[in-house]
Amino acid sequence: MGRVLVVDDEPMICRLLKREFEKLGHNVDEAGDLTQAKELAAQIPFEVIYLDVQLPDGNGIMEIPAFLNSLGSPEVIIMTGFGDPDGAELAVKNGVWDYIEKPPNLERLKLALSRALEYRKQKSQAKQPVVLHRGGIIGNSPATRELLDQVALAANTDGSVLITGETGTGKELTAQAIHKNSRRKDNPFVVVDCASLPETLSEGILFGHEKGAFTGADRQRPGLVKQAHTGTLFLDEIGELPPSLQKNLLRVLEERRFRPLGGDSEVQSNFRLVAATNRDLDAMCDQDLFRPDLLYRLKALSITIKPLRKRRQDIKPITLHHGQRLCDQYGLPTKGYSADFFEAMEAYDWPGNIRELVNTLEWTMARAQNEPLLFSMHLPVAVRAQLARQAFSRKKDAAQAPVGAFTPPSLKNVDLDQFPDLKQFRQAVMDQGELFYLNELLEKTGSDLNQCLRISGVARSQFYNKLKRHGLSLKSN
Ligand SMILES: Nc1ncnc2c1ncn2[C@@H]1O[C@H](COP(=O)(O)OP(=O)(O)OP(=O)(O)O)[C@@H](O)[C@H]1O
Repeated sequence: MGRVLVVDDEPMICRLLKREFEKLGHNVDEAGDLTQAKELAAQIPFEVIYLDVQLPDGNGIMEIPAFLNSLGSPEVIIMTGFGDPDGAELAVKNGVWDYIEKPPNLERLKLALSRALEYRKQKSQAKQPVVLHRGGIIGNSPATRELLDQVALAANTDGSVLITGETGTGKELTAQAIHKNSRRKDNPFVVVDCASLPETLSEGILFGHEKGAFTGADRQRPGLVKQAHTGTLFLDEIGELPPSLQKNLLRVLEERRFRPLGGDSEVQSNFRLVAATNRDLDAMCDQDLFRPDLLYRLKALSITIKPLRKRRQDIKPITLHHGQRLCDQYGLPTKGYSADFFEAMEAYDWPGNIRELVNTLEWTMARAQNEPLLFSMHLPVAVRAQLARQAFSRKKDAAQAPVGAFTPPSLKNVDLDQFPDLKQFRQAVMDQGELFYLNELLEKTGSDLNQCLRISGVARSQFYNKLKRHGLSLKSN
């Protein structure tokens, strides 16, 4: 028995599918538009969602990622009245389970449902029954839970894995987690940073060399591929691997054997390959920069890690985890965090992802030194400036905000032992109030300096100092 949602603005279709699916013993809910559907999907763990494309409040295809990430991580089946191959391709690329044209053939719909449910059953059975060691992967967003499922799947097999994702999203951490959960966990995990392999020496570094194989080869070295024997070879930044090495690597992957430089015979290495990149290898293949046959070999299993801005609910737990780690490392007492600190952290886009977050936190801790509570004012100017810019562009679209919209930092969730003294708190409120005031003033005067000075009553140099402190600047008109 499955939990199904039918999203269609034609009540007749909803009723028909509900009746037919309920006859098969499933639990069925209906929604007439996207808003209602999203509300339901946030509360009920659906297993399958039938989604119409043209809905009164938007296009269903655009919302596929939101539904896939909803509570039950459901399979999505698209139904549309318009024969649209591009739409079908887009839907499939977005991860839908199936794509059905309207008017729907009832048998086809039922078949798609039973297959989707069967697939889910197998997927859940394939999950590791043992507890997965997260290996430092923090977060519980749907995207992170999905990532952990994929780590478990990869750890259960021995095929090559390709991990893609923007810089700092945790590709190496994920590779380590796969290794630590695999049957090779007690054997070596060998990291090769392909971007920093010196071109002339790279073959020797990877495949080893005999003594005297080239000038400076004063002794025999086994090479990193051999060192990974019985363990995992992690090729980071694989998109940077020079073409000659791509060819050699392909052969090694096919035969698990290679000849070290200057060697007479081939050596074997039974390694498991995990590779990572932030580049689009398919596009690189199109431009003849990467070998398609190697790419094909690499991605027996492919894992894509979402950027942090697409899984903002992970920001708080990751901050707490690394915050505590940094306090321990520097011998600082545990820090508290004001609500406005987390608001700022969660609003920022983190282009450098978790690595940037960790570095920012380290900088912030250093700045706050012995202050027990972190406020957004402690964050680096670059982060606050970006937030101010975001606030500007948001305000452009929004109606004029009344002055009363300014809310001071909240102490609601701060425990008594972390409570700031009045001086600290007053300072944080004043800093925030000043930032709010300056933002509004710049916006309303269109960055007219004379007007700003006249209205604020602040001297020119002092005004510039304040802008600098808050990471603001006069917009050139
Ligand atoms: N989910 C997570 N939870 C906690 N810390 C994380 C998480 N993901 C990444 N990190 C931390 O972020 C930093 C960067 O992670 P990592 O080096 O694995 O990223 P990467 O994607 O391999 O980066 P690059 O593309 O630059 O090589 C590390 O300090 C890592 O511990």
